[in-house]
Amino acid sequence: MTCLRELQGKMANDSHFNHDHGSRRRVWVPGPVIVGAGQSGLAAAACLKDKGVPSIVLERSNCIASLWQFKTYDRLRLHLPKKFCELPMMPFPEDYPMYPSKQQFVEYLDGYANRFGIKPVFEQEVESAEYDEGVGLWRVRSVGLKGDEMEYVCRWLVVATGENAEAVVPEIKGMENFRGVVHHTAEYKSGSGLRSKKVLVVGCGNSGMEVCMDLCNHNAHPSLVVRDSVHVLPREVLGRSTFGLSMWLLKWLPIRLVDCFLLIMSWLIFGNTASVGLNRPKVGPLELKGKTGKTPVLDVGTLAKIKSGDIKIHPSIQSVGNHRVQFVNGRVEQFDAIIFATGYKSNTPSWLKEKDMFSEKDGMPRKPFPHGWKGEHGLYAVGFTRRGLFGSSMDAKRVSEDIEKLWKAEAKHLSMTVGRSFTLQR
Ligand SMILES: Cc1cc2nc3c(=O)[nH]c(=O)nc-3n(C[C@H](O)[C@H](O)[C@H](O)COP(=O)(O)OP(=O)(O)OC[C@H]3O[C@@H](n4cnc5c(N)ncnc54)[C@H](O)[C@@H]3O)c2cc1C
Ligand SMILES: NC(=O)C1=CN([C@@H]2O[C@H](COP(=O)(O)OP(=O)(O)OC[C@H]3O[C@@H](n4cnc5c(N)ncnc54)[C@H](OP(=O)(O)O)[C@@H]3O)[C@@H](O)[C@H]2O)C=CC1
Ligand SMILES: O=C(O)C(=O)Cc1c[nH]c2ccccc12
Repeated sequence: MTCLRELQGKMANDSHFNHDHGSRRRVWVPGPVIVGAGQSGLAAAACLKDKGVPSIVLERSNCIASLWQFKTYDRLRLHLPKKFCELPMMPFPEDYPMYPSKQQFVEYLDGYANRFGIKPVFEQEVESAEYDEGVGLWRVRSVGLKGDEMEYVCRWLVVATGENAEAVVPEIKGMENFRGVVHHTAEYKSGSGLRSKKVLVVGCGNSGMEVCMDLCNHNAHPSLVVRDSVHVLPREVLGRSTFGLSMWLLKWLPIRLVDCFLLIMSWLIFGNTASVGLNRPKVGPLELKGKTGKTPVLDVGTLAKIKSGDIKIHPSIQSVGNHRVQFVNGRVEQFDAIIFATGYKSNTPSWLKEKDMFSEKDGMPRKPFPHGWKGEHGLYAVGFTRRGLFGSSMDAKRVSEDIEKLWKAEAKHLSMTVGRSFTLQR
């Protein structure tokens, strides 16, 4: 505490403190520094502001919600009903549909940032954040587009860079020889440029399934690589959203029973998905989501296209050549394009110099949900729960409540110290 106040005073008065040894500008931030202006960063900043705690949001891109604005395909909609995706303190507009489109979702987030007066510092990529034991503060270093370097010094650091910060592309034998188009779903917008082309989509999560559907709608010929097993669920059951119904049932029933219910419903609606090459995991969909974070596919029509043969299913890729792909079952086929729908990963290992709270292996908090939001020395995480937007909102509330207490205690301490010195001076 003494160190902090000494440093604050020194920084305010000493021009040396506004630069480090190089040309990096140094700024003292009285409240938390939040890294990332996706929905997690915005929710954290809004909750803090609501509690009277000012914060600063650093974002590498030039806008809020860059994942949704730049790295998603045109046909994307929220796949959970809007009430499960709202950020704290601001519901979606009533005239929005149950599953808002990407544009509507981005507009909602823009409105959210405006409503809470959140103005992130854009084009600031955080390249390192390290706790300085000596002064008891975090040093957050960023670099701007023009190479301008900054150091933000703060007591609290909120990591909100997300589970989807970097695209994952697997290494495949011979991939460098492929002469067709290659994309990750983060770059895919629509199938309009792939009309009548043979396209191999690798990965059968929600992205892979939806991209296949989109390709069908644009008269391309998609094939899908399913390397293991997958739970495909109908998006709606008995006229209600499957997710909403599951959450409701979970109030009374254990997860395994709810999973049984979901599997029976899926069987009644789809029949046996294994007969078209989509084997189900041994563990039920909600239990698997809770244990591993693997999201079940919420079907938006892809399964019917698989059944009709418009989308072919293949096992893992063995090797790739010129235009040719060999699968592990020995089959060989020609393709014009390959789209990797192989998911995303966190990027914290590349910039967060910390080993206790975040795993260096996958960049996720080590503690299981719901304990992963808080670390040591004022370090927090928002949006690493593998529970979508609902998880981000939960984290943002917890983190802001925790920081509010420390902020108020600090303010009280400061006012007492100032009060005492005022009395002494008189
Ligand atoms: C295609 C897709 C669809 C989804 N649909 C749903 C859904 O319907 N319902 C649901 O609940 N969940 C959904 N999810 C999951 C949910 O959207 C994500 O969990 C959500 O985007 C997470 O928000 P976030 O703010 O944590 O991360 P992001 O939205 O990824 O935001 C993180 C921000 O941090 C920035 N950043 C990263 N590294 C740095 C750095 N070093 N320095 C500065 N800034 C940095 C990024 O540019 C980004 O803007 C979806 C995810 C994807 C990929
Ligand atoms: N709102 C919406 O409609 C949408 C939501 N989303 C959400 O976005 C997040 C990311 O989804 P998504 O992009 O689908 O990523 P996921 O991580 O959910 O899925 C990746 C898929 O790729 C497979 N895979 C990984 N590596 C290989 C490989 N080498 N060979 C073959 N297959 C491979 C995985 O298989 P395995 O399981 O065996 O590891 C898995 O099926 C999820 O939370 C999802 O729910 C995504 C799209 C639409
Ligand atoms: O879209 C996602 O990735 C989500 O994590 C949302 C989500 C949280 N729990 C679920 C259970 C079933 C389907 C989606 C989700």
